[in-house]
Amino acid sequence: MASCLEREINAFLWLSLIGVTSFLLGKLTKIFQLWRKARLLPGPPCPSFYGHGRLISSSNLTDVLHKMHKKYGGVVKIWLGATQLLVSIEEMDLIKEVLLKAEDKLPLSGRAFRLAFGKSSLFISSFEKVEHQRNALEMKLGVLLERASSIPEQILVHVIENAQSARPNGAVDSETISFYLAYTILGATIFGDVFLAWPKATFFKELLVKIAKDACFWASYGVTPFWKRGFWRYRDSCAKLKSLMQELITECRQNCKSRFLWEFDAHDHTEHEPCGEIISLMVHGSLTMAALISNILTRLVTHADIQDKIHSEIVIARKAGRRLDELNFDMTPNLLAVVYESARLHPAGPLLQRCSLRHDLKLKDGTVIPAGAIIVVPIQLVQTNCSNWGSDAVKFNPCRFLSSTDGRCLFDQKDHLTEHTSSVMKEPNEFEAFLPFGSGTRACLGQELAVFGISSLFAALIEHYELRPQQGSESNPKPKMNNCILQLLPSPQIVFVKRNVD
Ligand code: HEM
Repeated sequence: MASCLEREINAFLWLSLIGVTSFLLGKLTKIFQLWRKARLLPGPPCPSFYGHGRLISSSNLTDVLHKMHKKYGGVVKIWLGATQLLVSIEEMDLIKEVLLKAEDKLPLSGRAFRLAFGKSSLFISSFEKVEHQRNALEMKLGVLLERASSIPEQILVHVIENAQSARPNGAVDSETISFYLAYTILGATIFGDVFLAWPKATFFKELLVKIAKDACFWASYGVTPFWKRGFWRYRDSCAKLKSLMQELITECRQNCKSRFLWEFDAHDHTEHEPCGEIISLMVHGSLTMAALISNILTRLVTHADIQDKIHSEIVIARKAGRRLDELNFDMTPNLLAVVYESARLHPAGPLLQRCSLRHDLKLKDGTVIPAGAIIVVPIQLVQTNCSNWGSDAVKFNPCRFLSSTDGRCLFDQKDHLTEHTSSVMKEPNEFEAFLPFGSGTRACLGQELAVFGISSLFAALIEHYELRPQQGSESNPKPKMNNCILQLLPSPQIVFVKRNVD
């Protein structure tokens, strides 16, 4: 009897040993295959077991990639660690192909992210997981387009006036006001008037910003750090944020105002939580829109001539009997051109990140990118590259997005607009190297919403205010990374001078 038991235990141990060994051998084979395939890609050799990971930070990654592409060409590999390969693609011919074929995002499936954004976040999952979600969301966002361009202008004026009255010299910090404006536009677009009257909107905003920052920090732990007190506080904040979001959703549904939220139920898959999904949309949308609004504000305060041009467009549109909330923007091509040019020069993030989790990616020029490699497109480089945009690629020139029927744009030596005639807007997505909203299978679903919302915001702002830099504030700011978003620094102080509007 005893020997029978012993034999069973032995058999079990042998089977376990064989199982674990074959699992480890499988892993090792994958690593060898990755190394073998990566050898064929151009790029510097791995300096140590830790790769280049220790030499590169998010703030200098674009510079490093710039140097490497210059040395090795349009496709470059960098080892971030012994098993983590990054492949950067700068060659225009290959970028579109990669963005179509590399459908996955590097999954960040840690508990820290799930706490804040639900089980399957759109932004960090494989294509297989989010395909259904993306299709449903595309329809739902389409419903919101009209509302994005009709946020009551009194609200925006109210936000500006509140911010100005809180500052003794009346100047407002561009970064702070941009986030407030982006958050207000997005919230009002998704939740309607209920959001504008919601007494907890400010508290919700502060919690959202805090969690957006903390989620990245706690997710950087390989093992969920249950032993840290800060992690438990973060967990409580996530629960608070979700309960506030639930409260807002319920209130909106009771008021029957938000078709968007009803549509959420109608098309939903049972697997993910609408609450987490809306929170992740609010975080992504508010941060990216705020970065673009801040860039535009900075450009406008330093280009009073362009501001005047847009103001006259708006006055003409008004005189033609077009109300601002009905503007189709065909009468304000200069405004749209400023929005797109600002997005080109300083995209919200310096890189597009993709990945092909299951299969190697075979490109038409014969390049093979191994499955699991982190693929990046350095859009900040691509969007300021002279071979894509001409010799003035690094200059702010909104006219590149305009085609003037009988005239031209002329700038004087100080970059001020001296002459301009009637123009029409070119289709920005026809510029191959214009990628601030990505492209292909995982392209941004909020591009139209963001552009409509931001354009109507600036139409209302410029109609009511002249934007001036505060004396002594930095007029030529440099880009920097903040919360994974590329921003201009230092953020200029802006004075909003009220215009006489009839
Ligand atoms: C100026 C504002 C915005 C910018 C610059 C921006 C930029 C981006 C970028 C670069 C991507 C990744 C694209 C890729 O990998 O090809 C993305 C993805 C996405 N964005 Fe935006 N975005 C903005 C606003 C919004 C807004 C307002 C929403 C919705 C409310 C939104 C929803 C999404 C969604 C759903 C995805 C795709 C997720 C996926 O499939 O991985 N975005 N956005």
